[in-house]
Amino acid sequence: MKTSIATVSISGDLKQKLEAIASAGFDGVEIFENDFLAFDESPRQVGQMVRDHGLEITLFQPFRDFEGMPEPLRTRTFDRAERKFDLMQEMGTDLVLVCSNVSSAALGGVDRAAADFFELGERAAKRGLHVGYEALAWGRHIHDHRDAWEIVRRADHPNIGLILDSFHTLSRKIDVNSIRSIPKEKIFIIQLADAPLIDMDLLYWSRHFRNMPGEGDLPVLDFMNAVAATGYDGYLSLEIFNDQFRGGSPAAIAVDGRRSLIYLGDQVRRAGNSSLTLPPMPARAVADGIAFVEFTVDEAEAPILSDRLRALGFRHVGRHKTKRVDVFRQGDINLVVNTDPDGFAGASYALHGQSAYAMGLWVDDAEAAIARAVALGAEPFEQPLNPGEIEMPAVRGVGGGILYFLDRRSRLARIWEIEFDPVDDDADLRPVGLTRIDHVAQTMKYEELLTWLLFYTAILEAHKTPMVDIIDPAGVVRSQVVENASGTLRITLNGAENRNTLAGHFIAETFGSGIQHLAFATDDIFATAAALSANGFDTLAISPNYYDDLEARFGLDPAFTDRLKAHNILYDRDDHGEYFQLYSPTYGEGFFFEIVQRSGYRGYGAANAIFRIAALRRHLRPIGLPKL
Ligand SMILES: O=C(O)c1ccc(O)c(O)c1
Ligand SMILES: [Mg+2]
Repeated sequence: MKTSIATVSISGDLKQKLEAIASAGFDGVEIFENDFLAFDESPRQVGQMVRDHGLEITLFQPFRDFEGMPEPLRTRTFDRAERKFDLMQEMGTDLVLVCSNVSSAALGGVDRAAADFFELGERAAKRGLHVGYEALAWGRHIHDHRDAWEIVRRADHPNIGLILDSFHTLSRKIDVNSIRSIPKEKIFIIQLADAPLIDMDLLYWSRHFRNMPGEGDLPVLDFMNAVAATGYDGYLSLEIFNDQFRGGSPAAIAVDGRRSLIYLGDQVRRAGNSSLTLPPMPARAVADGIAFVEFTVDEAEAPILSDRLRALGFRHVGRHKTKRVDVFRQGDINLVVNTDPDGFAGASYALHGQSAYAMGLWVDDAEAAIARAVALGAEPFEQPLNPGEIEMPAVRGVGGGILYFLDRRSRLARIWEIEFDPVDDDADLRPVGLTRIDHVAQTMKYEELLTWLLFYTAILEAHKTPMVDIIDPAGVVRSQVVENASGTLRITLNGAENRNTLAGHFIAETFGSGIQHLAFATDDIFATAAALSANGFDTLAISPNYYDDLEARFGLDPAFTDRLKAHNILYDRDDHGEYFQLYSPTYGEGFFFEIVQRSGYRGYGAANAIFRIAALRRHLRPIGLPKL
């Protein structure tokens, strides 16, 4: 499987784009005409620059408003084509993309268009060039790949072929099975893009909101399976018009792009289409819960954090044999407190201050999980081991933090016994009924949200939920969840658009993205609330006005509402069940804990977010946050 990406997909000048594309591992690049026109070097020099990066020019594009023109426009259009052929030969590419005509001057007619393409084919053949025809979803006469194919078929010229672009086909909901019967040698290249489902004008949607396969909501895999059924084994080329990507980091966008193609290729292969050749990699890892979350903290702050964990009912149960690392436990939850000034934890502390900088995931096979992650371009993480320590496979995750993989089939299952000495200094501490981690919430800049959605869903057997807008008094935070079918994996990703929101403040003041809150599950939130109160743990105070509205909204029994109110418990309900939420205040720059009880409920209490965010904000240091 050969991968390519259009220069329009990423930010920077042509040189920066090529560097990013080459270092992400692409084989080829589509030269978008505007990127060339805005660049000062000659076609020959540009071609050399591409080849010096070890890349091939997969095509030059777009050539617009070609077919079906009346004279004298027709002659001018052919002259224009000859000029572009000159340029292509100097640059060193043999394929040009002609997109369907959008001009009001264009005349319709399949045979007229076919005749134009035949003539263009004759001219291209003289120079050893090829022309691929693409139906734009908003083309004047041709806006369906089936019609474009009919024109190519009737042109019946070896130098004229079809270009399929998943966006144009899928945005119009055209049946992808119509692709299966197209002869593969007539498909000159495949362009791929996904997009979020938004009801808007096709052209505007295409030019501003495309994203990488797997990042949006279009059935790109169905499209690719149909393409693969033809036996097509040429380039898969990304063509992503996206406002955010245009302003993003060229390197990061290129890495995401390549990851999206490898993941897509892997899915196509697993669907039984063997025409795509790509290196083997294990299947997506089956996650089975969060094994631990690790905090980095300095010696002075450690007792404060430890006391807070004890008030939440966590017992100190282990001390690392060789490092200044302690483990606190309740139910299946393991919280690790690392005060070691050396190593990555110490470096992380120096950069971000106290933070939950690492987490461990239970998976079916940790070695396979890391192999897959690395095959998908994740950055492996290793640090020197002390004698007796187990090597735990890991990659760099959100905000440069660490994502460890553990499984129950290897020695990793006994990590606590092998690396830790048991301690029993909290024998009389009362647990509060926390059983497991319900979800881990990671906060990042909005621009990074798609990166991490793709990262998790490509590596782990999980899906993403639709985007929800969380209203903060100071702006919007967009939230999407990565979760598995069994509910043992739930990671909420929150993308902050500005630094005035609670999420934005957290990123700005801790110098980066990371885990902002941990939600623990309980089977009885009222009992947990009572136990917390007995432990002297202060929960986040919720406005009394919230409860009046809640009672009216759900028709709740006033006695029940009073119980919720007495314990600052938030409530929600969906078609599947009920949800209860309880919060800690924020600590430091906005980290907090949540406790939830869910009975079948599938969401995360989005309806309550505005109220608890308003309450959480009151606990922040005022610095950096505008007074509202
Ligand atoms: O938006 C456009 O005009 C445009 C141009 C060329 C393409 O390949 C495409 O998919 C869209
Ligand atoms: Mg296209």
